[in-house]
This record gives sequence, C-alpha cells and structure tokens, in this order.
Amino acid sequence: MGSLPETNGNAVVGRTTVHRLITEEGSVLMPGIQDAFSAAICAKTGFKACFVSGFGVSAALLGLPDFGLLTTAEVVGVVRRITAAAPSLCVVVDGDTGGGGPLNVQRFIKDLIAAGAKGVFLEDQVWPKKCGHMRGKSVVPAEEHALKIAAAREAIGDSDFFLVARTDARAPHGLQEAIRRANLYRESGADATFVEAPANIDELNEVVKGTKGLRIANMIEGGKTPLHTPAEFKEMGFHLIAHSLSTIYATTKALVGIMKVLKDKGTTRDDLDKMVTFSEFNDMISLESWYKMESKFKNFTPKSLES
Ligand SMILES: C[C@@](O)(CC(=O)O)C(=O)O
Ligand SMILES: [Mg+2]
Repeated sequence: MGSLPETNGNAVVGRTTVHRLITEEGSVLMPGIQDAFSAAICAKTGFKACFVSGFGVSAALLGLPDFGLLTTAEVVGVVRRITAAAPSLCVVVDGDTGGGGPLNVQRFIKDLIAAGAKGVFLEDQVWPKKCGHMRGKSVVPAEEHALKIAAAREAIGDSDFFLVARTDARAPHGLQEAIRRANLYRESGADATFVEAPANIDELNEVVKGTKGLRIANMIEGGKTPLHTPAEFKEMGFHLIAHSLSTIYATTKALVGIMKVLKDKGTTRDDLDKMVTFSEFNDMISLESWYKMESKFKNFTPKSLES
C-alpha cells in the first residue's frame, strides 16, 4: 500500500499537485466543469484547479440526469479533451463508483492518468448510482469499497494523482456510519475523504471531529449542505471544496433565457446584453493564438526549396 498523506499542523505532507495546492492555499476551491470549454473558461478566470462533475458531464454530454447512466469510457474521453483545452488546470475527476470491481477501477485510474487528470473521487454507492443529494441512494458494504480504494492506490503508484474516497452512507445509514467508512477508506489508501451531504453546520463539524487527514466539502446550490466560503471551510478543517454544479446551473439559466428570446421574438437584436460579443467570445477561446500558429506554418519553406 502507498504511503498515507498526513496533515502536519498547517503543512500538508504529500507528493501530488493537489497536495501542493492545498499547502499553498489551505483550502482549494474547484469549480465544477463539464467540458473542454467550461475548463478553458475556468483556467482563464484564474483558477488553478477544477472538478469534472459527473452530474455536469451527464447533462452536457448525454442530456441525462446524474443517475448512473454515464460510463467511465465517456468520462475519460471528456477528461482528455479538458486537459488538452486547459493544460494549466489541475483536473480532479468525479469517478463515480469506478466502473466495476477493483480491476475495472485500476484500468480507469490508469486511463485517467494517461488523459492528464491529477485526481479522482471514488464513491461507495451501489451502481447504478445517483447524485448524492437525490433520494433513493444505497451503498455497497464498506469492505467492498475499501478494496477498490486499495486497488486505486496500487494503480496510482508513483504518479502525480490524488485519490479521494467518498462515502454516501450519510443518507441511508446516518452520519456516524459515514464517518466510520471515511476512516476505513483513508486507512485503505485514500489521500482524502469526502462524507457526502452533511445536513447542517453541526454535521460538518462532526465530520471534522470524527475523521483524520484531508477532507473534502461539496457545495451544491439547493442541496443538503449549507453554502460556505473556502475561508470558512479552511477554518472548519476542510481542504478541497468542489462547487460542483454552479456552472451547469448558470449555463442552464443562460440557455433557457436565450432560447425563450428566440422563440418569442425570432431575433436577438433587442437582447444583445444577454450574450458575450463576437470578439469577447473569440478572446475567451484564444482565437489570436491560432492565427499566430497559422501564420507560422504559412511562412514555412523547406530548406532545400529556398532560393
Ligand atoms: C459532486 C457530484 O458527484 C454531485 C453529487 O453527487 O453531489 C457531481 O457529480 O458533481
Ligand atoms: Mg457525481
């Protein structure tokens, strides 16, 4: 089993990019993203890390809810495009349940590393899973998930890759069982633990009191856990904050708004304030850098053809 990362006062002992960011920032905010374009905007806005949301990818790639319909192969494909579009971002991926048993988890982890990801969340729900804030969840026996965490740790080896063990046991079995599982998963090789969907501030504090090492908090607008800032979470004892659905919710609102304009009026000429301009969009997608590359190859002449 690989070495277990520890928190040592405020310093974080560990060898990955995520550990380094936690050491630098104390509590790292990761906007949830769902595709290459949202990743590029995340990087341009100045974020160092992002979270590839399973909920968001299900919606953006498949047009489907977070209901265990997305495959690991689809996730790896999306991650490959995200890391290409935003090479400066530390990309942490929602791995859902890891695609099967320990061997499937190992293959998935290796594919994510090859795709350029820097970390993964693996959860203990029964497949097909559901979003952690939906009703009707159930979890596999804790030992079964501990095995997957150990398998993931072995597959990671010396790679720069951060392993988060998530438990969804809070809803079906209560907070104390969720805390017990988080500790078991940490012991099995997780770099950090994530107790999904604490219901209030007391439960967040209970999680901190009951678990050791690095902790994740997940902010979902309209979800079970009250919204807090990274500074508040740092004070509480959480180290990575996923703001998982903010961008897909905002995108949805913008899409619904502009579709309605087009349906009602047939033109956008009186609603241009609802959009970015042509040139703002081109800036966002780094068009000028492509003109530069194009001109480089336009002016290229092989030496032997030079007159
Ligand atoms: C974080 C999440 O897994 C949603 C959730 O289950 O809370 C995601 O897919 O963004
Ligand atoms: Mg998810």
